[in-house]
Amino acid sequence: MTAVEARDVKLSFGETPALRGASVAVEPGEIVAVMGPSGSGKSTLLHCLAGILVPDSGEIHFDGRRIDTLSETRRSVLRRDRFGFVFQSGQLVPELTAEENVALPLLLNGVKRAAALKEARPWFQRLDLTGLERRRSGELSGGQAQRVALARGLVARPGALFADEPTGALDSLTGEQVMDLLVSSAREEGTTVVLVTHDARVAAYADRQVIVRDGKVNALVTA
Ligand SMILES: Nc1ncnc2c1ncn2[C@@H]1O[C@H](COP(=O)(O)OP(=O)(O)OP(=O)(O)O)[C@@H](O)[C@H]1O
Repeated sequence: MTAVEARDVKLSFGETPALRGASVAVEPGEIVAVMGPSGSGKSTLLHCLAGILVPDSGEIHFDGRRIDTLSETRRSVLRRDRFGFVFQSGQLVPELTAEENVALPLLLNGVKRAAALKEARPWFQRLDLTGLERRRSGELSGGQAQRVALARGLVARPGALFADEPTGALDSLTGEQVMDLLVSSAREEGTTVVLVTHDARVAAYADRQVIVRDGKVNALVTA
Protein backbone atom coordinates (compact mmCIF):
# COMPACT_ATOMS: atom_id res chain seq x y z
CA MET A 1 0.00 0.00 0.00
CA THR A 2 1.32 3.46 -0.85
CA ALA A 3 1.32 6.22 1.75
CA VAL A 4 0.60 9.15 -0.55
CA GLU A 5 -0.54 8.84 -4.14
CA ALA A 6 -1.85 10.93 -7.04
CA ARG A 7 -3.48 9.13 -9.96
CA ASP A 8 -3.84 10.97 -13.24
CA VAL A 9 -4.58 14.26 -11.52
CA LYS A 10 -5.74 17.22 -13.59
CA LEU A 11 -6.32 20.71 -12.23
CA SER A 12 -6.75 24.07 -13.96
CA PHE A 13 -6.88 27.54 -12.46
CA GLY A 14 -9.40 29.15 -14.79
CA GLU A 15 -7.88 28.80 -18.25
CA THR A 16 -4.46 27.79 -16.89
CA PRO A 17 -3.86 24.04 -16.71
CA ALA A 18 -1.54 23.48 -13.72
CA LEU A 19 -1.72 19.65 -13.67
CA ARG A 20 -2.41 17.67 -16.83
CA GLY A 21 -2.50 14.08 -15.66
CA ALA A 22 0.06 13.88 -12.83
CA SER A 23 0.68 10.53 -11.14
CA VAL A 24 3.07 9.78 -8.31
CA ALA A 25 3.14 7.08 -5.62
CA VAL A 26 5.10 7.50 -2.40
CA GLU A 27 5.83 4.48 -0.18
CA PRO A 28 5.42 4.60 3.62
CA GLY A 29 8.49 6.22 5.15
CA GLU A 30 9.86 7.27 1.79
CA ILE A 31 11.28 10.76 1.24
CA VAL A 32 10.48 12.02 -2.26
CA ALA A 33 11.70 15.29 -3.76
CA VAL A 34 9.50 16.92 -6.39
CA MET A 35 11.67 18.88 -8.82
CA GLY A 36 10.93 20.75 -12.02
CA PRO A 37 10.96 24.17 -13.65
CA SER A 38 9.12 27.19 -12.25
CA GLY A 39 5.41 27.05 -13.03
CA SER A 40 5.48 23.33 -13.91
CA GLY A 41 2.92 22.42 -11.24
CA LYS A 42 5.03 21.27 -8.27
CA SER A 43 3.24 23.27 -5.57
CA THR A 44 -0.14 22.47 -7.07
CA LEU A 45 0.70 18.76 -6.96
CA LEU A 46 1.84 19.07 -3.33
CA HIS A 47 -1.37 20.89 -2.41
CA CYS A 48 -3.44 18.16 -4.09
CA LEU A 49 -1.53 15.37 -2.31
CA ALA A 50 -2.03 17.19 1.02
CA GLY A 51 -5.77 17.57 0.52
CA ILE A 52 -5.59 21.37 0.33
CA LEU A 53 -6.67 21.54 -3.32
CA VAL A 54 -9.20 19.20 -4.93
CA PRO A 55 -8.33 18.06 -8.47
CA ASP A 56 -10.77 18.54 -11.36
CA SER A 57 -10.26 14.85 -12.14
CA GLY A 58 -8.09 11.97 -11.02
CA GLU A 59 -7.65 10.58 -7.51
CA ILE A 60 -5.66 11.32 -4.35
CA HIS A 61 -5.04 8.55 -1.84
CA PHE A 62 -3.55 8.58 1.66
CA ASP A 63 -2.87 5.34 3.53
CA GLY A 64 -5.07 3.36 1.15
CA ARG A 65 -7.98 5.74 1.43
CA ARG A 66 -9.25 8.07 -1.26
CA ILE A 67 -9.21 11.62 0.12
CA ASP A 68 -10.15 13.90 -2.79
CA THR A 69 -13.80 12.87 -2.48
CA LEU A 70 -13.99 13.74 1.23
CA SER A 71 -15.86 16.87 2.30
CA GLU A 72 -13.85 20.02 3.03
CA THR A 73 -14.44 19.47 6.76
CA ARG A 74 -13.15 15.90 6.67
CA ARG A 75 -10.13 16.91 4.63
CA SER A 76 -9.32 19.66 7.08
CA VAL A 77 -9.59 17.19 9.98
CA LEU A 78 -7.32 14.80 8.08
CA ARG A 79 -4.77 17.56 7.48
CA ARG A 80 -4.85 18.55 11.14
CA ASP A 81 -4.62 15.01 12.52
CA ARG A 82 -2.36 13.21 10.05
CA PHE A 83 -0.31 15.72 8.09
CA GLY A 84 2.52 18.09 8.95
CA PHE A 85 3.50 21.09 6.86
CA VAL A 86 6.64 23.15 6.39
CA PHE A 87 6.62 26.08 3.99
CA GLN A 88 9.29 28.40 2.71
CA SER A 89 9.29 31.03 5.44
CA GLY A 90 7.28 33.36 7.58
CA GLN A 91 4.87 30.76 8.78
CA LEU A 92 5.48 30.99 12.52
CA VAL A 93 2.87 32.85 14.53
CA PRO A 94 4.76 36.00 15.56
CA GLU A 95 2.81 36.56 18.79
CA LEU A 96 3.72 33.10 20.11
CA THR A 97 7.03 31.92 21.55
CA ALA A 98 9.01 29.26 19.70
CA GLU A 99 7.78 26.53 22.06
CA GLU A 100 4.18 27.67 21.69
CA ASN A 101 4.61 27.57 17.92
CA VAL A 102 5.92 24.00 18.11
CA ALA A 103 3.09 23.01 20.45
CA LEU A 104 0.43 24.57 18.20
CA PRO A 105 -0.62 21.42 16.27
CA LEU A 106 -1.08 19.59 19.59
CA LEU A 107 -3.13 22.46 21.03
CA LEU A 108 -5.28 22.44 17.89
CA ASN A 109 -5.74 18.68 18.37
CA GLY A 110 -7.12 19.37 21.85
CA VAL A 111 -4.04 18.55 23.94
CA LYS A 112 -3.91 20.63 27.13
CA ARG A 113 -1.39 23.47 27.20
CA ALA A 114 1.01 22.00 29.79
CA ALA A 115 1.06 18.60 28.09
CA ALA A 116 1.53 20.17 24.66
CA LEU A 117 4.47 22.28 25.85
CA LYS A 118 5.99 19.20 27.50
CA GLU A 119 5.84 17.33 24.19
CA ALA A 120 7.21 20.32 22.31
CA ARG A 121 10.32 20.76 24.47
CA PRO A 122 12.39 17.67 23.43
CA TRP A 123 12.24 18.93 19.85
CA PHE A 124 14.39 21.90 20.82
CA GLN A 125 17.26 19.60 21.73
CA ARG A 126 16.62 17.36 18.74
CA LEU A 127 16.74 20.24 16.30
CA ASP A 128 19.63 22.07 17.95
CA LEU A 129 17.43 24.86 19.30
CA THR A 130 18.14 24.56 23.03
CA GLY A 131 17.76 27.90 24.83
CA LEU A 132 15.48 29.42 22.19
CA GLU A 133 12.20 28.08 23.61
CA ARG A 134 10.91 31.48 24.77
CA ARG A 135 11.96 33.54 21.78
CA ARG A 136 9.43 34.95 19.36
CA SER A 137 9.89 34.46 15.63
CA GLY A 138 11.26 37.99 15.16
CA GLU A 139 14.11 37.05 17.50
CA LEU A 140 15.18 33.96 15.53
CA SER A 141 17.50 33.65 12.54
CA GLY A 142 16.05 32.27 9.32
CA GLY A 143 17.58 28.85 9.92
CA GLN A 144 16.38 28.76 13.53
CA ALA A 145 12.87 29.75 12.46
CA GLN A 146 12.82 26.98 9.84
CA ARG A 147 13.92 24.42 12.43
CA VAL A 148 11.12 25.62 14.73
CA ALA A 149 8.74 25.23 11.77
CA LEU A 150 10.12 21.73 11.17
CA ALA A 151 9.57 20.82 14.83
CA ARG A 152 6.01 22.11 14.53
CA GLY A 153 5.54 20.02 11.38
CA LEU A 154 6.64 16.84 13.15
CA VAL A 155 5.49 17.30 16.77
CA ALA A 156 2.09 15.63 16.27
CA ARG A 157 3.83 12.65 14.63
CA PRO A 158 2.10 13.03 11.28
CA GLY A 159 1.81 10.19 8.80
CA ALA A 160 3.05 12.50 6.09
CA LEU A 161 5.07 15.70 6.07
CA PHE A 162 4.56 18.08 3.13
CA ALA A 163 7.34 20.60 2.61
CA ASP A 164 7.27 23.33 -0.05
CA GLU A 165 10.72 24.85 -0.60
CA PRO A 166 11.55 24.46 3.11
CA THR A 167 15.07 25.82 2.55
CA GLY A 168 14.10 28.35 -0.14
CA ALA A 169 14.79 31.40 2.01
CA LEU A 170 18.04 30.10 3.52
CA ASP A 171 21.67 30.25 2.44
CA SER A 172 23.02 26.91 1.28
CA LEU A 173 24.85 25.91 4.47
CA THR A 174 21.84 26.72 6.68
CA GLY A 175 19.59 24.97 4.17
CA GLU A 176 21.72 21.82 4.40
CA GLN A 177 21.49 21.84 8.20
CA VAL A 178 17.70 22.08 7.97
CA MET A 179 17.60 19.25 5.39
CA ASP A 180 19.91 17.07 7.52
CA LEU A 181 17.55 17.48 10.47
CA LEU A 182 14.42 17.07 8.37
CA VAL A 183 15.68 13.80 6.90
CA SER A 184 17.04 12.37 10.16
CA SER A 185 13.89 13.26 12.14
CA ALA A 186 11.59 11.90 9.43
CA ARG A 187 13.57 8.65 9.32
CA GLU A 188 13.49 8.25 13.11
CA GLU A 189 9.73 8.81 13.10
CA GLY A 190 9.08 6.79 9.93
CA THR A 191 7.34 9.82 8.45
CA THR A 192 6.63 9.88 4.71
CA VAL A 193 7.92 13.12 3.21
CA VAL A 194 6.98 14.92 0.01
CA LEU A 195 9.30 17.83 -0.56
CA VAL A 196 9.11 20.44 -3.33
CA THR A 197 12.40 22.04 -4.24
CA HIS A 198 14.18 23.40 -7.27
CA ASP A 199 17.56 22.98 -5.58
CA ALA A 200 19.35 19.80 -6.68
CA ARG A 201 21.43 19.77 -3.49
CA VAL A 202 18.28 19.75 -1.40
CA ALA A 203 16.69 17.06 -3.60
CA ALA A 204 19.78 14.89 -3.14
CA TYR A 205 18.71 14.30 0.49
CA ALA A 206 15.61 12.44 -0.73
CA ASP A 207 15.35 8.71 -1.41
CA ARG A 208 13.94 9.47 -4.82
CA GLN A 209 13.41 12.45 -7.08
CA VAL A 210 10.51 12.97 -9.43
CA ILE A 211 10.39 15.68 -12.08
CA VAL A 212 7.24 17.67 -12.86
CA ARG A 213 7.13 19.17 -16.34
CA ASP A 214 4.09 20.83 -17.90
CA GLY A 215 1.82 19.47 -15.22
CA LYS A 216 2.93 15.85 -15.52
CA VAL A 217 5.32 13.71 -13.55
CA ASN A 218 7.30 12.57 -16.52
CA ALA A 219 10.67 11.48 -15.30
CA LEU A 220 11.92 9.33 -12.48
CA VAL A 221 15.42 9.46 -11.12
CA THR A 222 16.68 7.12 -8.43
CA ALA A 223 18.77 9.08 -5.96
N1 LIG B 1 -3.98 30.19 -7.30
C1 LIG B 1 -3.66 30.20 -8.60
N2 LIG B 1 -4.41 30.90 -9.47
C2 LIG B 1 -4.11 30.92 -10.79
N3 LIG B 1 -3.08 30.25 -11.34
C3 LIG B 1 -2.30 29.53 -10.51
C4 LIG B 1 -2.54 29.47 -9.10
N4 LIG B 1 -1.59 28.68 -8.54
C5 LIG B 1 -0.80 28.27 -9.54
N5 LIG B 1 -1.21 28.78 -10.73
C6 LIG B 1 -0.61 28.51 -12.05
O1 LIG B 1 -0.51 27.09 -12.19
C7 LIG B 1 0.74 26.74 -12.77
C8 LIG B 1 1.51 25.83 -11.82
O2 LIG B 1 1.86 26.57 -10.65
P1 LIG B 1 2.67 25.93 -9.42
O3 LIG B 1 2.74 26.97 -8.36
O4 LIG B 1 2.10 24.62 -9.08
O5 LIG B 1 4.10 25.72 -10.09
P2 LIG B 1 5.52 25.41 -9.39
O6 LIG B 1 6.16 24.38 -10.23
O7 LIG B 1 5.33 25.12 -7.96
O8 LIG B 1 6.24 26.81 -9.59
P3 LIG B 1 7.43 27.51 -8.73
O9 LIG B 1 8.62 26.62 -8.80
O10 LIG B 1 7.65 28.81 -9.48
O11 LIG B 1 6.90 27.71 -7.34
C9 LIG B 1 1.45 28.05 -13.11
O12 LIG B 1 1.14 28.36 -14.46
C10 LIG B 1 0.81 29.03 -12.16
O13 LIG B 1 0.86 30.32 -12.71
